[in-house]
Amino acid sequence: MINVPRGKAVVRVPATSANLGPGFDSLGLALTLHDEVEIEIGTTGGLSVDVEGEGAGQVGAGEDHLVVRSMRAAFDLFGVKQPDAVRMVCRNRIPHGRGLGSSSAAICAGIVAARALAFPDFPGGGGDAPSEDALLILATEIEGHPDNVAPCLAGGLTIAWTEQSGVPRMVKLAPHPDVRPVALVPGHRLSTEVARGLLPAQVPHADAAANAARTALLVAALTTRPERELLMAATEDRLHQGYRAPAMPRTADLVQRLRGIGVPAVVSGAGPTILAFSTGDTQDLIAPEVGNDWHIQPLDVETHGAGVVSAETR
Ligand SMILES: Nc1ncnc2c1ncn2[C@@H]1O[C@H](COP(=O)(O)OP(=O)(O)OP(=O)(O)O)[C@@H](O)[C@H]1O
Ligand SMILES: N[C@@H](CCO)C(=O)O
Repeated sequence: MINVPRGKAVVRVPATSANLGPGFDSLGLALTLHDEVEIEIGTTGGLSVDVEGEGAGQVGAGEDHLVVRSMRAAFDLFGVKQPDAVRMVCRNRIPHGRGLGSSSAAICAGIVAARALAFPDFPGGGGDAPSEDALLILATEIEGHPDNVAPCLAGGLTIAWTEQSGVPRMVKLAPHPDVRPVALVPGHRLSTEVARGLLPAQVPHADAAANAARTALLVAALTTRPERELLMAATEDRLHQGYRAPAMPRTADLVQRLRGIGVPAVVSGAGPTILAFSTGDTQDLIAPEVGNDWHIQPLDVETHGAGVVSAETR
């Protein structure tokens, strides 16, 4: 086993919105809201984790911290020895448990930083450095499903799926420049685990068929024809939002009201944040309908995925 050289890596990872309405566990969009993680490998001092911003004082600062667990899982996968001394600083801006992919961002940050530290010559040299496919497989294994980790790693709009063998795959598409996501973020949280617990084991065939059509239409609308009328039809869902509504009644109510005035709005990920697609003519409709209890955050699509801001070895 080789040692991870002494050094430091800083990585930046985007927030993501999964599902986008009908594309349950498959569609995802990277957003221009980021966490930054700095990891320094030393020789003595054990593990230290500082969390600034979102999650400070709430997430643990030990081996159970999600970035730490993901970094260590990556070192194991890469066949490198776990370093004795790790100093980590997490500068978080993605809110936790809101449906904006904070857990995927943490996982991807740990994995991408581990690759930068273990293979300092990557991507120029890097020899045996793990591929993007390998990172997707590991990140999905930790997260449980690929729809947030895919856009977090790749940026843009992604379609993720799982092969019969269980291996996750993805393709990245470029959304049309007129696609303008607006996140409506409430103050309260809902864990993905709780929201997934509300889903039935089986759904009516007619609902599955309706979602298949909407998902295909949504890919077309987001990439080539981001027109309000198409986006409205394309963001209808029957597979998860209704089942989860009892756990997020205010989200369900606001999605319905926004859709009622012609704003294509969906539950972001497992909620309770709402993602609205603002077209030129809907922009002014959103704020008056939403009121003061929600943080209205206009964002852009992030075209770059998780990336290394700086890396140095000593
Ligand atoms: N930056 C982070 N550092 C450490 N732990 C984190 C971080 N981000 C998220 N987590 C852990 O993940 C939990 C939130 O994950 P969860 O899957 O419930 O929601 P989410 O990822 O924010 O939303 P969604 O998956 O619906 O998009 C947090 O409560 C925390 O335990
Ligand atoms: N597809 C996932 C996204 C949240 O992690 C869900 O809706 O449960």
